Amino acid sequence: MKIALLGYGKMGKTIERLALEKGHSVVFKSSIDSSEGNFEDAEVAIEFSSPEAAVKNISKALEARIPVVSGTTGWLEKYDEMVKLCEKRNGSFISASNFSIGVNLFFSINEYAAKLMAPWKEYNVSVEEIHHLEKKDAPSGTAITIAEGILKHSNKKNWKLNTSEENSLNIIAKREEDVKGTHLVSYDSEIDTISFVHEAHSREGFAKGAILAAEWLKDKKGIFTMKDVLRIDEF
Ligand SMILES: NC(=O)C1=CN([C@@H]2O[C@H](COP(=O)(O)OP(=O)(O)OC[C@H]3O[C@@H](n4cnc5c(N)ncnc54)[C@H](OP(=O)(O)O)[C@@H]3O)[C@@H](O)[C@H]2O)C=CC1
Ligand SMILES: O=C(O)C1=N[C@H](C(=O)O)C[C@H](O)C1
Repeated sequence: MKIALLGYGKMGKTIERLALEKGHSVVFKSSIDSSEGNFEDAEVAIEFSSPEAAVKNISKALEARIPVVSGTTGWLEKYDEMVKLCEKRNGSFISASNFSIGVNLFFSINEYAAKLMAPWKEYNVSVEEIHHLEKKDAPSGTAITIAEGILKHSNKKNWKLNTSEENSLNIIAKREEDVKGTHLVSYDSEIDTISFVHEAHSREGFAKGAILAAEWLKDKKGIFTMKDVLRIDEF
């Protein structure tokens, strides 16, 4: 598979290493001010850049009719715009807040737990995420997906960052040196706490999942999610 890497930072470089090990080739890569290779040669684009660059990068791939896998977080207010463009160009598009298999299983565990806990009003649910100091967005895209999963089954109205409002689901975002990505869901009562956590040990899980998504998407048309790739049923 011939890959274009749109964004060649921590994730772009990890994806390149693992993709080459799998026998794929990288025909194009771009950063803020530089690019190398020939974009038109790519069979699929994998986009991990920044909230400011994501829409431009995804549009560039869709306009060129190159299937695009996007992992960038913090730009999702423009998601519907990208879906429309994908439909207009009869293209192929997957965006996910987290491509790791473990986190996608965690999303389902989280929804199951939310449904189970819904009648037990003595428990207050909260979400905590911890990431490295360079992360630009807060809360993390993964924490937002987790919160949306909880809100499907809860009587809380919305999620908010660092809130004590009873009607809002509190997301706590912490930044610490070199943390790859930790997400914790807690149900607290006066009597006890139930919590479950996903901790990424490296960026390899995100990168492997993005390559898997690219292999899966390459010859398909439409807009998909990681649940389609991993064949995980919706709750
Ligand atoms: N969905 C998932 O599974 C995961 C998502 N992410 C998300 O992916 C994104 C990238 O993460 P990461 O690789 O760690 O970040 P880095 O900061 O290490 O890399 C970002 C890359 O994007 C480039 N870039 C930044 N701004 C622009 C711009 N305006 N135009 C063109 N290129 C730009 C940077 O260029 P330069 O090198 O010149 O600075 C760099 O190459 C983040 O949004 C993060 O939250 C991260 C891990 C997993
Ligand atoms: O910026 C990161 O590093 C990560 N970002 C994603 C997010 O915002 O959820 C996924 C992962 O947690 C790493």
